[in-house]
Order: sequence, then structure tokens, then C-alpha cells
Amino acid sequence: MNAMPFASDHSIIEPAQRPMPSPEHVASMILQGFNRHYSLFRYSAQRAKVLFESAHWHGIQQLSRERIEYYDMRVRECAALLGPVLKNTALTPSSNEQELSPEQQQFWQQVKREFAHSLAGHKQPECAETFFNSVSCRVLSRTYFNNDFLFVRPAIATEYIDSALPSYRSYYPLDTGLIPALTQMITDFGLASPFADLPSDVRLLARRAIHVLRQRLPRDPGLRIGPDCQIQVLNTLFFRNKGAYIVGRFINHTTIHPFAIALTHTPSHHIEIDALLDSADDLSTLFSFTRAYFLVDMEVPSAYVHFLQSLLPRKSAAEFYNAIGLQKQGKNLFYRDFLHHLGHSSDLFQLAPGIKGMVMTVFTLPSYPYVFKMIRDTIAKDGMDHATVKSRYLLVKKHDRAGRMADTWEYSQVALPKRRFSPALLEELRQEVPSQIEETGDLIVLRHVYIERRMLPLNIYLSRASGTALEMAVKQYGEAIRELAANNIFPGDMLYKNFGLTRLGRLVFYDYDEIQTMTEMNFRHIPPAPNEEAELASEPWYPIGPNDVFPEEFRWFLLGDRRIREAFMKYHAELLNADWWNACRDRVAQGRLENIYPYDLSKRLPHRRVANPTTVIPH
Ligand SMILES: Nc1ncnc2c1ncn2[C@@H]1O[C@H](COP(=O)(O)OP(=O)(O)OP(=O)(O)O)[C@@H](O)[C@H]1O
Repeated sequence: MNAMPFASDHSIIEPAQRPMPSPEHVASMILQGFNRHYSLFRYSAQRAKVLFESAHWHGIQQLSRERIEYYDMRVRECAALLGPVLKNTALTPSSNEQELSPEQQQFWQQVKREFAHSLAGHKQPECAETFFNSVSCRVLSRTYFNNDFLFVRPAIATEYIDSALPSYRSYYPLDTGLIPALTQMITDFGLASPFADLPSDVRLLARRAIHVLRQRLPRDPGLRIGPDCQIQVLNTLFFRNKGAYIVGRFINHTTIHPFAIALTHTPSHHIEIDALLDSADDLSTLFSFTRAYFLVDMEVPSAYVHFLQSLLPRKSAAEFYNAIGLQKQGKNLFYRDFLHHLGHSSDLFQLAPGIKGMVMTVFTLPSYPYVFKMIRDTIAKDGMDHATVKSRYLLVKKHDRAGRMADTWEYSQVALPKRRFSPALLEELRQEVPSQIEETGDLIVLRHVYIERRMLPLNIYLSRASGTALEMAVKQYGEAIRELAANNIFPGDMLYKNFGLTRLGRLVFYDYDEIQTMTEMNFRHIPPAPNEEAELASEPWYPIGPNDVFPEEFRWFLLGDRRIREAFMKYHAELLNADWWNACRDRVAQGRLENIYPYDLSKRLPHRRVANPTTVIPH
């Protein structure tokens, strides 16, 4: 009773310092946080299978979008749970402390050690380490970024961790025959909805596989098939949009032949085999940075990544972690690779070739295939500010990029050696992004930067190309715009400098600050001029709303070059017509999802090309 008079005065009833929690306790709280994250991550992939079976495409898209947030949500949640445990314990630095005290250092080193110990036998140790880093960075200040407190390098090897079930299954066509082996392989995925006609699909698939292998296996009949001949496929399906993919390798005489089998739905909602992707380039396109992340249920993600790397050795582990939805792991690995590359190269960062942006300062390291984009301090575009640019980049991250928009990694506080910056670039950064850089001794810290794959800007390509190459690039340019539009993206600024060509010659859009959704746009015809003076005046004679677009105007700023105009009008004249855009917008507004196949239509099984007349947009 006599405590009552003091009840409102917490400084009197709470001890100044609480007993310290044990390092084991803190480590186990972080691991619990990660385990919860990974269970939810796996659950979303399990849900994707059910959604695919029931052809619930909007559900799959929504799930993919929501899943992107899971990681940050769980990190915040875990840090919030740790808050009260660490509060008043002298274990977190106060905001004005620059260094951790020796006691604090010892404690956090022990937490890291305990965490590493608890990962023995864990199935996703590399992702758990990354989660540990994210949580610790929230709790500690960023100045403590070093290997004593964080997993700057991995502590646990991920080779040969295998799940209770092995991560891939093997089939032996020499023992059973090809058709039974393929049938078994497909039925082993246990899809709950029926195939339209599995035996006939498998026959077509086998025929196509034999046709491909005839060209690829050794010519000498005595050496054609080796005793190691087998088909290996990852245990679970890869889901994205309206497709599910079996990913595997055919092994013969130790040579790996990568493949993927695309499963889709018939209009009557039965499952069917749509295509056999039989080359490394096909798989590279499937796993491209221009597409949404796959939903795939993996107990041991590192085993999946090792398998995928055997199929496409040119792609880094970082890219695969990204593609399978573990983008924080991808981001972490990318940064490690990048620092490693910096330590093994000597060239200089310099401004990216092409036309400078009004919103972004873009630079690159020639020996490394990425560009670095920083938002300018002063943006010479009406109504554009840092928050809007960031929200547009986030929109793209969450949107289905449909093979036409590049994914980006967003980093803060990137410290790089100043001597690796060309004088011209240093000058540019000091002038254009002074609030975004910090120069300390021999380092330059980039406070905020987007990193994205480097491409060849289309304006540069068009200035070099002629004849068929130019025509094909312009054809693809229009296709890219159509596909973006069908996918509810109005690019805003469609100048050629905002598109780039990938290594495989695919055209991708990368300037996001003016994108909007199709559904918020008004596409209008230019009304007839009331008189000649109006037509000649510098101001338009008709009112223009904020989201009004006049497709006829594209001709003026896109089609000045005769060669480009001719090619454009041959393939895409309707893109200059507001009616085309309105029809497209209405389809999107009705929730119609077009079939955008992440592969060349020639890879579809023969009967599909005739039998499935739905709108088809090739890869
Ligand atoms: N991924 C990339 N690969 C190669 N070059 C690139 C890439 N991204 C940007 N660039 C180069 O940097 C320039 C500016 O990039 P970006 O279009 O993103 O900037 P911006 O400021 O948003 O442009 P804008 O003024 O059109 O709004 C491009 O025109 C191109 O030359």
C-alpha cells in the first residue's frame, strides 16, 4: 500500500540498471525470430502450390508482393522483442557513445558465438546469419559493422547440408524407359488438381527431349549414352504468376544439360505441360533479374542454390538467392562479392556512358557489370522529390516486373575507397549529391544508393545499329511497352535512353521515377484545334489534367529519326492511338492477367501453339 504515492515516478521504483540477460538468451531470441520468419516464408510457398492448383492467379501475385515485406517485418518484430530485454542493461550503446565499452564488446561477441553454436545442424544457417546481422544492426549502431559482432563472413559452411528429404530426386530412364521416368517425375510433385491429358503431354515432352538430345549427345553411337545417364529434378515446384516450373538437369557422361518444364493451366483449369526449356539461355531468362521472385518451398535453400549454380555457372549465388525470394541473402552475398571484386581489381568508378539523368546520378565500375544510382540533391523535374523516387522504386520491387523491368538492390551507408573514383566522378558527386555522400579520410560513404545490372542503353545501341538489327530493336521496344502496359505499368518517360539491352539482347526499362499504374491514367485524343492560331501557339488549346496522356504526341519526341519511325510504324503504329491504350487499361482494370511467358514460344510443345488461343505475349 505504501508504494502508491511513488507509483507515477518510474525513476524511483525502477532500478537504474537491470541485470544483464545472458548472451545465450539474446542469441536464442534472434534465432527464434529467424525461425519464425523462415516458417512463414515456407508457408507462403506452400500456399502458392494450393493457389496454382486452384488457378487463383491474383492470390499468387498478392502473396508474392506481401512476401517481400516479411523479412523487414520479422527483423523489426525481433528487435522490438529484444528492446525490453536489453533496456537499461548497459548493453546497447547510447546515441552519444561512439564506441562500445569493453564489457559491451565482450557481450556482443559472446552473443555472436552463441548464435553460431546454435546453428549446428540448422538447415538455413546462411540466412539465419544474415537475419542476425539485420537485427544486430538495428540494436547496435552501424559504426559497429565488423566481424567481431556480425557475420561479415559466413561462419557455417552450407555445402552438403541436406534436408530430411534430399533436395533433388533422380530418375533413370535407362532402367525404366524415358516415358515412365518422366511420368513418375511429374506425378511425384503430387499436384492436387488433375492434368488434362498427362500421357499425351508426356509423349510430346519425351519426343521434344529426344529431338534436343539427338543434337547434343556425342555422335559416336557407341558412346552416346553413358552409364551415369539420369534425370535429376529439384524436389519442389517453382511458382510465379500463372506458371509452375520443374527445374532439373539431364546428366550423361558427367555432362550437365540444364532444363525446366513449364506447367500451366488449360482454359478449363486442368494442368498441362506447356513447354520444355532446354538451354542455358532459356533458364537464364527464366531466372532473370527482370522477373518477379519465385515462390518455392525449400527446407535447405543453399542446396537449391548449389543445384541451380550447376545449371548456370555464370549466375552468382546472389542472383539465385534473389530469384528464389531470399533477396536479403542475395543482397548480402552481392555485397560480399562486390567487396571481393574491389579487392581484386584496380579500375576506377566512372560516370555511366549515355545521357545523364535529371533525377539520378549514375556511375559504374567498368570491370563489374552493375550501375550505382544516387538520387540527385536537386531534381530538375516538377513535383519530383526523394520520397517519390523511392516510392516508385519500391513499387517496381513489389510489382511483377514481367521480364521488362530491372530489379534493384537498395543500400545505405556503402563505404568505398575514394582512390577508386575517377576525378570527374568525384567532382560530379560533390556537385550533384553532396547530401548523400560523406568523405572521411580515404573513404567515401554513399548514404543511399540503388545498385542494378548494367545494360547497354537503347539510345547508344540505336546509334550503332542499322538494317535488321535496328528494326528488331525498335520492334522489341514496342513489345516492351505493350508488355509493361498489359502489366499495369505506364512507363511515363519512354525515351530510348531509359531502356537497356541485357546480355541476351532483351530490352528492359530502368527509369522508374515517372512510372504510374495504367489504371490511374487518362489516354486522350488531341481535340481538333479551334483555329489556325491555336495550332501555332506555344501553349496547347485544350486543358490537360495531371494524369492525361496524348499518345499521338509520342510521334514528336520518339520518332524523329526516319529509320526508327519506319520500323515503329511497321510494328507498333497502334501505340500512337489513345484507343489502344484505353482498351489495354480497361483490360487491366477488369483484373485480366495476360499470359506473359518467360520463354520463347518456340519452346512450347507443338500442340500448345495451336490449341491455346489466349492472348500470348512471348518472352
Ligand atoms: N542499368 C543501367 N545500365 C546502363 N546504363 C544505365 C542504367 N541505368 C541508367 N543508366 C544510364 O544512366 C542514365 C540515367 O539513368 P536513369 O534514366 O535511371 O536516370 P533518371 O535521372 O531517372 O533519368 P531521367 O532524366 O530520364 O528521369 C541513363 O540514360 C543511362 O545512360
